[in-house]
Amino acid sequence: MSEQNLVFLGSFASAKSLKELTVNFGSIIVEDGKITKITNQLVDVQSDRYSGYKIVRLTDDQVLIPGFVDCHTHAPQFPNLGLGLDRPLLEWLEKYTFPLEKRYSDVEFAAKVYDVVVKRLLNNGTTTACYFGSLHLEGTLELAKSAIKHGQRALVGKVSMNLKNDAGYYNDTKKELAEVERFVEAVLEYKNDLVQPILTPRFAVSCDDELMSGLADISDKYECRIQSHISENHSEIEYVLKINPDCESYAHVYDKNRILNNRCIMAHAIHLTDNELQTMVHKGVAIAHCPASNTRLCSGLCPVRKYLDSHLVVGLGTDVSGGDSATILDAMRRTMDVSAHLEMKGNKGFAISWIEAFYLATLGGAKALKLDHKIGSFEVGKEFDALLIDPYAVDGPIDKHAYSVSGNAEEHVINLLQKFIYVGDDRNIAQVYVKGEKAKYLL
Ligand SMILES: O=c1[nH]c(=O)c2nc[nH]c2[nH]1
Repeated sequence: MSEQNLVFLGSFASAKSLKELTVNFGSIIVEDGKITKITNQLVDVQSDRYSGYKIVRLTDDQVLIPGFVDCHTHAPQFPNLGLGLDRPLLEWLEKYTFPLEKRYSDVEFAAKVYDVVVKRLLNNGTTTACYFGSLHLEGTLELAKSAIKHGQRALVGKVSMNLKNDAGYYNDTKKELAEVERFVEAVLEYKNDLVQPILTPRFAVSCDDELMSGLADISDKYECRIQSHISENHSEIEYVLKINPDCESYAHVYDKNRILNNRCIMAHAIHLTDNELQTMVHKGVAIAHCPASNTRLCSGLCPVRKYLDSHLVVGLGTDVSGGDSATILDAMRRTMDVSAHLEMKGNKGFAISWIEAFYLATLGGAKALKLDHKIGSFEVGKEFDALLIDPYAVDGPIDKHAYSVSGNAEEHVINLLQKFIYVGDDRNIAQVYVKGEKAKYLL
C-alpha cells in the first residue's frame, strides 16, 4: 500500500511483554509499510541507502509508540455518546441503543456517522478497531468503506440478531444468515489488506441456537473472526440461562453453538465462573476488557489480573456508547482505576500498572485480535502502525523542568510515556501512521 519509505530518528518505546517495555534511542526504517530495520544508533541519512526516503527527526520530547488497538466498539452508537448511562444494560439497550441503531437502514446517515467515527478514532491514536456495526448490510458496508477510505486497520461486523425486542430491531434467521454471507463476501471483495469482516452475533439475549450455529458455519467457511458479548450484567446472565435451560452457564450457550474458539473475541466477561474462565482459556477465546461501560452501566468490576494470571488473552475496548469515551487512553486509565479499586477492596495484586495498561492497549490488543504477527510492537517484519507522541505539546511551559533532573535518556522516555498515558489526549498525538501511511486528520 505505502510507496513511501521512512527513516525515524529519535526515541521509541513499545511493550515487550505485560511487564516489560523496550525503549530505544536510534532509528526505525520503514519500507513499503513494514519495519525493516531498528538500530540503537542514528543511521547516516546522507548515505545513498536512504536517498529518496522521508526523514522524520523526533524532538527530545517526542516518542514513537505503537498505535492503539480498540478491541470493542459500536460505531453506530456514537451519536448516543453520554446518553442514558444511568440505566442498566438491558433497559439501556431497549430504550436508547436499539432505536438509534435502527436508523442505520438509512445508508446516507450511516456513511455520514461512520466517516466521523473512523476519523475520530484515528485522531485519538486508534490505528486498529474491532467494530460492531448495525443489523444492516448496506449501512455496515459504509463502515468498512470509511475504514478503507481513511486508512484504518479494522475488523468490521454486521450485527446479527433474530430474537424479538420491543424496538422491532431483529431479522428473520434465514435472511440474516444470507445477508451475513453477502456482507463477508462484499468486504473480502474490497481486497483491502487493512479491513476484514468479523461475524457478530450480538449476544445470547438476541440470538437463538439456529442463528449462532449458522454463524459458526459461516465463520468456519470463510475462516473469519467472530465477536460477541458475554457475562456483562447479572440480569443478562439470568435471562440467558432462563431461555437456555439446557445450559449450565452463559459460556455453555456459545460453546454448544461452536462460537468459542481461537478466532473468537468476547466483550466484557466480567462475571465468568472459574469453569467458564477455564473453557475460554482452553478454547483460545480472547476478551475485550471494557472498563468504561462496565462502570457506567454499573455492570461490575472485571477481575483482569485473575484472567491474566489464568492466561486469558486480554485487550481493551472503549465500547462506545456504553463507554463514555472513544479513546483508548481513557480505557487504559479506567483499567488502572477499576483494578486499583479491586485491590483496595482486598484483592491483593489486582492493580494493573501503567506499563501493563500500555501493553493491553497495544500488543495485548493485537494478540486478542490475532494480529500480533503484524502489529502491536516495533519489531523488524511487522507493519508500521505508530503514534508520534508529544506529551509536552500542550502544557510544556508549566512543568517542563520537572523531568529533566536525572539526565538519563531511558528515564526521560519513560517519563514522557507515563505523562502521555496518565494525562495526555489527542493534542499530544502529533502524527498517526497506519502501515507507514500518515493517518491523522485535521478536522
Ligand atoms: O455494552 C454493551 N453494548 C451493546 O451494544 C450490547 N449489546 C449487547 N450487549 C451489549 N453490551
